[in-house]
Amino acid sequence: MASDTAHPAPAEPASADGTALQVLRRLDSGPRGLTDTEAAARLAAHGENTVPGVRTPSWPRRCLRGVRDPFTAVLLCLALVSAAVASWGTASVILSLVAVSCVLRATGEHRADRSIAALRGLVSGTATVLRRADGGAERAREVPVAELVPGDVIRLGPGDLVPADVRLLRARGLTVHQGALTGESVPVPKAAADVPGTPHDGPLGQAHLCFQGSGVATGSATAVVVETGARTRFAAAHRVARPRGDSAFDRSVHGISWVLIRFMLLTPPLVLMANAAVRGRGLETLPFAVAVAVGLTPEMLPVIVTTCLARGAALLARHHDVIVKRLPALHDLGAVDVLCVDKTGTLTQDRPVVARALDPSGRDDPDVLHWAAVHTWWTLQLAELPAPDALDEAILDAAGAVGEEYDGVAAVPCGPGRRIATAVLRGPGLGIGTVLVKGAVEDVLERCAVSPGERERLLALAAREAGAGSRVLALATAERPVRDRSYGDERGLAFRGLVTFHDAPAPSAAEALRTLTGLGVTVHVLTGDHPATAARACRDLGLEPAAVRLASDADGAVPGAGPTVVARCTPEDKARIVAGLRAAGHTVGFLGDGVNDVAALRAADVGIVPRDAVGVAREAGDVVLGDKDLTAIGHAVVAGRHSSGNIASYLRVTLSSNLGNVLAMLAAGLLLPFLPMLPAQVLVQNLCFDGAQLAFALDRPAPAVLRRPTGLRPRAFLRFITVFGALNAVADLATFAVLAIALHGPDALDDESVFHSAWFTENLLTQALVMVLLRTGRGLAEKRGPGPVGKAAAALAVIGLLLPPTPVGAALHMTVLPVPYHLLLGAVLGLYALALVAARARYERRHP
Ligand SMILES: Nc1ncnc2c1ncn2[C@@H]1O[C@H](COP(=O)(O)OP(=O)(O)OP(=O)(O)O)[C@@H](O)[C@H]1O
Ligand SMILES: [Mg+2]
Repeated sequence: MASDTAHPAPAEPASADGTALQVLRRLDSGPRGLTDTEAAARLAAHGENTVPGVRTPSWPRRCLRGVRDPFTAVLLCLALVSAAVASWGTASVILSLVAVSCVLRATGEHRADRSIAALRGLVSGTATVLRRADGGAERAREVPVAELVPGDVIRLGPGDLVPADVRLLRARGLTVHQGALTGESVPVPKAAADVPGTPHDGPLGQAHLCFQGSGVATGSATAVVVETGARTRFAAAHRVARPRGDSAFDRSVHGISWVLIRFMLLTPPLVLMANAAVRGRGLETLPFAVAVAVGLTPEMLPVIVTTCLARGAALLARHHDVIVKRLPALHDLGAVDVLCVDKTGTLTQDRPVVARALDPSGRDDPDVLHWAAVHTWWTLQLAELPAPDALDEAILDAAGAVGEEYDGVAAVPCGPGRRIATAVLRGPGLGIGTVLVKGAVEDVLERCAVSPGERERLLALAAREAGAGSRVLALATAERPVRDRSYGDERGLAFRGLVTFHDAPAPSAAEALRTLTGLGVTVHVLTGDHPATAARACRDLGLEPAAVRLASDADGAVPGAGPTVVARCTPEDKARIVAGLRAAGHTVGFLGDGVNDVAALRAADVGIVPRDAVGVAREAGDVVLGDKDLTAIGHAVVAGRHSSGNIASYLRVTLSSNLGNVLAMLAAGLLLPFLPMLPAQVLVQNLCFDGAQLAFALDRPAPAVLRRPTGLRPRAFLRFITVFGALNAVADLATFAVLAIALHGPDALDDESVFHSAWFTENLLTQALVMVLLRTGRGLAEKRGPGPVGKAAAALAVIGLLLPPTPVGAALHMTVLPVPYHLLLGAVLGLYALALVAARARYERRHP
């Protein structure tokens, strides 16, 4: 969606200047946030915190946008050429075609935009806000983002989308992705400093401000809302769409379009030359040459594409609670042959419970759990994370109340790419100060003073627990003077033990994996967890991994042919693996729900997120699943195949019969002393085709289409249309011969109106045949009621037979055809149908 509206940039948010205290005072708020009454009053005064959608473009603008479509542009050029040689008939025919396609397309897009906007609204999230009842104590609660008001005090944690423009009050290790506003791809550090340094690049560079539309990469913060709704920077910049590379869909459609456009541009000069060489004609054949080029255009392509995808998306939303945020993503879903998933929260429920706490020798040791809990409690207190992560929650649940007797000095939580969390404490019985480190076993051991032999033994102990399906965290400690501030990079720790967790598999995961495998999609698991834990989780779900690798291994980036587990992935590893798979020619989907999945979601052809994914992940995804029900992915893939199957049917039918007509026109142009078709007849014929082909948007492709990934592969396509286009041209030429025989002798072809009527009838009848016989994946063997395509084809045939003798036919300079012609035409069509079926069977044998 382009930015179609230019909102005046809001004045500098004056209320964000000054110290945190000054800002709070100016906003008439305090560190404890607002009361419910204040918030309600402000909501009424300021309005909802929603970015006003991109204003729906006006109709003329929409139609103008259609002109940017390459086919429309070429058609308009051809119209100009015709007008230049004063061939008004041809020019107006072309303009009518363009008008019809633009209006239909604009209608379709309008409808699609509206429903997509409504669907996007469904997935907007919540923010953690401090509010209190009048006289009561403040409480952090989840409030819909739309209900935020200036003065609200909010908490931000990793993965949160910044819900409004805010002034930081406190921040720890906070880095923020501002890419949606600035386009920069690395997170920038933010801090709550009261004396902000000189901004190096305008207000966006100010460290104490965060802006709506950015996402928290690491760290945490408390902040006061300064601006909401239309007054935010984000609304001003209006960069709703993020730039992204060509999707699989764009690549195929562009590939096919450009080959056709090259043909279209080559055709007129070729026709002119052929006519000059064979018939000695000059520029007077130009209008005809242009008409031939026009005949090649699939002018309904944008209409069919939009309608197929929008319909598919609407059905998915209605029946399976799946929301497609970007229409072409539905096509890409149909083409997905590799799906990468993260483990935690996707294949498993991410509701871990502590199973055991072990000392280094492997014996149960409640002390380990106690210290893990003390560490966790103080990390949460000091880092002010809005919510503990699932592992931390499990530890606190298992250990009960702990920690108050000590004094927390500092904490560095874990984050994307950082698999340990550190807390520094002092207090009764703790000596000069204690550093506690908890995290992934390898990462903790790296920082421990242990002999290589002992390290191997401890790794094996952890691997044994992981192999039984548990998630494993290690704990290590050290005594340090609290003034020693090297917390982020601890060394020489003492290893204290392991805490293991059970995380039950997600209920629908096994079935979803089975369905996907059945649909020909290979599933790889890319996880930050231990390889043994991940491998076991896969097996428990009935997915036997063909390989288990570490992301740091040399070949970690290349999952094999079968399902592969790549463990200990950083967020960058996940994205790199996805990009590698795409480069190897796969169409890749990525399913994940965490901050560590965002880069991969962006790198994939289709990013899929569950609805309860963190804000930044939901923003990065193209497809949002309803509940935790993973089987919806299978339905979404099938819906994608359904839509692209119909688009493929349209393209096959249209392009092959267009090509056939063009070849026949060329031949007829050389054989006949008059134009093989009048401009008005070209128009009526094309309109009939266009109308009938809309039926493809409503079609239900054969089950065979839904069983395999459906890409629109330009090369296979062009081969197909060459073969069937040639066949179509042969049928046309046979019709010319039949016409000559039916009317006794070659002179018969001198009667213009007879030729025009005969060819019109034949064209519509062959088109009807082709529609029925060349639909994607539909063999003759399958007998079902006449779907929409069958009915449209029948209507086309009836028009073809009945139009010439009517007054409309007369107005188009057509005439009644003799009975022998119809009989012979019947024979030609019968043969053509047989040839089509045979050629199709042959083609399918060769290109299974
Ligand atoms: N609260 C925590 N405290 C300490 N270490 C943690 C904590 N949370 C996670 N870790 C460590 O960091 C590792 C990586 O976590 P990350 O979030 O990248 O992936 P994950 O949740 O294990 O798996 P997935 O990538 O499948 O979601 C975890 O496996 C764990 O060892
Ligand atoms: Mg996860």
